[in-house]
Amino acid sequence: MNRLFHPHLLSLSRPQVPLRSVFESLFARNGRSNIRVTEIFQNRVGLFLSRNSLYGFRTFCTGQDLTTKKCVPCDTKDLRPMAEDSAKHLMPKVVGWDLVNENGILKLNRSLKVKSFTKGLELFKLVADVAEAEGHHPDLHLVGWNNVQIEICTHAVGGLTENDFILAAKINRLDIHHLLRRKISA
Ligand SMILES: C[C@H](O)[C@H](O)[C@H]1CNC2=NC(N)=NC(=O)C2=N1
Repeated sequence: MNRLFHPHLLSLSRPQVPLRSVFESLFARNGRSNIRVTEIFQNRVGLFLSRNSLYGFRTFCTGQDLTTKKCVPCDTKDLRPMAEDSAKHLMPKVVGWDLVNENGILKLNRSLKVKSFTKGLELFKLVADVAEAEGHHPDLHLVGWNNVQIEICTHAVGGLTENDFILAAKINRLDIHHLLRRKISA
């Protein structure tokens, strides 16, 4: 089995053989081909194995967990806005965020109700620290004293790139429960 999982076979960045055929032949033989190839992301293949997969483990590999990734500079050559379908495929990785289309520009949006105006500013600071570390920044709104709205898109390309999902995933990791009026929906 190790032979089949030799790293070079699974090198998502330089597949030596079509990954789909490797996995399907691997699982199909057992009549339980339960792989759904989700989408090609920049030469990476997103694969899901359902919970009851052959080996009792659940693997989700679409390139990488977003919180382990780093935003790229937005003036990177060839950075393009992603299509709505690609954005929709990534939405499960940023729970609590909404995909919105504002005059043709796709954005990620999250609304939070904070305990007070000053707690809203504390939240801004926590988000700002993540943004500065990533070199990628959200639009922050604090309206009606306790309504925080966080909007993310890549301004340089007028749409969504993987940077925006990385930033949203890292914002989701912040411990902000003490600032909110009610529990964040899971
Ligand atoms: C070079 C550097 O990546 C740019 O100045 C960054 C700064 N932060 C940014 N943040 C967002 N959301 N979009 C951008 O295009 C952007 N550009």
